[in-house]
Amino acid sequence: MSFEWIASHQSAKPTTEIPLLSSADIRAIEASTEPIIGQPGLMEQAGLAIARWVLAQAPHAHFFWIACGNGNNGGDGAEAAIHLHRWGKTVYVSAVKSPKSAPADASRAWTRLVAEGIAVHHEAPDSWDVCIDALLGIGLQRHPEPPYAEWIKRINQAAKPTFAIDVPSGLDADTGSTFEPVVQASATLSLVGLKPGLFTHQGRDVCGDIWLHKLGTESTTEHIRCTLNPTPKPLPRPHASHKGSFGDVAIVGGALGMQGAAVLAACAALHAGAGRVFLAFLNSEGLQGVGIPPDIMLRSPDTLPHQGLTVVAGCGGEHDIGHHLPHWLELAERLVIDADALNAIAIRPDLAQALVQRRADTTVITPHPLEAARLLGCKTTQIQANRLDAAQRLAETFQCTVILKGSGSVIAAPGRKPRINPTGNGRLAIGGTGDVLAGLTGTLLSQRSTAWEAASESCYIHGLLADQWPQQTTLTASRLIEHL
Ligand SMILES: NC(=O)C1=CN([C@@H]2O[C@H](COP(=O)(O)OP(=O)(O)OC[C@H]3O[C@@H](n4cnc5c(N)ncnc54)[C@H](O)[C@@H]3O)[C@@H](O)[C@H]2O)[C@H](O)CC1
Ligand SMILES: [K+]
Repeated sequence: MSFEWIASHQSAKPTTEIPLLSSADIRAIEASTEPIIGQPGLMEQAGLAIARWVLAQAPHAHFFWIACGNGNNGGDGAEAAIHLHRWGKTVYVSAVKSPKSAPADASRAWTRLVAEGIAVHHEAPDSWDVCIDALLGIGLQRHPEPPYAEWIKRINQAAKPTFAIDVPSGLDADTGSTFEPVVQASATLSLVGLKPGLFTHQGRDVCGDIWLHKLGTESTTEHIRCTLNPTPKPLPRPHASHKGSFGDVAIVGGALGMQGAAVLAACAALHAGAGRVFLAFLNSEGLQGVGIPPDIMLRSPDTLPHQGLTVVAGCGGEHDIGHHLPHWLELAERLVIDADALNAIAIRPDLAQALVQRRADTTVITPHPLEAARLLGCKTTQIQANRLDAAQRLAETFQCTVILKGSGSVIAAPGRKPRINPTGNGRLAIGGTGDVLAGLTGTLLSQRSTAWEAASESCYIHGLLADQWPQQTTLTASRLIEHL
């Protein structure tokens, strides 16, 4: 039996590409795991793993409230209760009364629990040291109903250490969307495999530290829904190199009053290590007060060189960027499309068509959920309801690499399994950080062999800077650049 620590509640730093499995994948693995006569089944193994894990997390706790649902998640809780009881802990087991009988594995667990002489209650206790949340797992289908909802509220109000089995109850394991109310866990022990919902959208805010126990199962490639974006390897900078070795990046953006966005992107490209950075304002009126480092070469959009150029289009581009996009969509060797450039593509089929026709793997688009919704002609809530699907749809529709920004940014490309980025935190929710990401992505795109690699590394590094940010200092976009 082995536990794997995956992520602190802030973020994970995986060195390898960790697989994430959908609920259907998990069920397929469970179904293909043959029970061995005389050996504990998966749920019995789960129960022992949970009891050991909770005890290791809260060694001095005595009174354990084990809140169990009607399905197999509840069965896991019942199995765990048996071990904690045998080890001398006080267990208070609450089970949801339901007209439906529990599934077979869970029924066996309940029979064993009763045979141990453990009482089964149908209400919450008055107080407890530690709660084990075994209410709802991957079978969650809707907003928790009574008494699930009441118990979840009690758990959250008590603010005691809470250990979620598989997923915090109320969290959709596949999408990271929550059905209210949702358990706010101190830590989550994911069973069999890690689920995407733990790492994107609202999932990152409710799981606490994330642990994995595979219960001796193995997933094969066909079971994998997506992966966690791994830690990138630094690009070597050989002695025998020159400024031409590290990419030419041009930022095309900065309409009237929005030049700061383009400057942020250009500075990010510079600090990320591009060999040469050009900045082409769409409007250079009123630039006083906008500090542009002398390392950056100013050009007009019409006088930029073409050959070998990576263009970052859109930062602060307003409507004006639309006039320049046909040119760069056709001629830029590599292209990052952000912000207003995405909005232009969303309303102009000619631009969308030009994007689709670009050579594969040379283009990264970096929409936030609202921009993604405009591109796909749907609502932001629909994007957020399934971020993995939305990112993949964008990649297939526009035939390019996608960074769908937000908590747990999703990186997608045609014909690939998406990645969820595990770094980054709420400090990045401030104006200008998107421009920094665009500039950074531009530099990496100019230096890496594929758009996929560039997008993955860029997301990781951008988030990591925020994770390493000093506690007492406010993160701003310009300060973020200084740390690149
Ligand atoms: N079977 C095994 O060998 C193992 C299972 N594991 C655990 O099992 C759960 C998944 O179990 P499942 O029974 O499919 O689903 P749930 O327990 O999550 O819940 C199903 C139950 O709840 C009802 N329901 C769904 N949503 C709601 C709601 N919002 N309000 C009220 N009731 C709801 C639904 O109708 C069902 O009756 C998995 O997560 C693991 O914890 C172990 O991994 C070990 C092996
Ligand atoms: K749970």
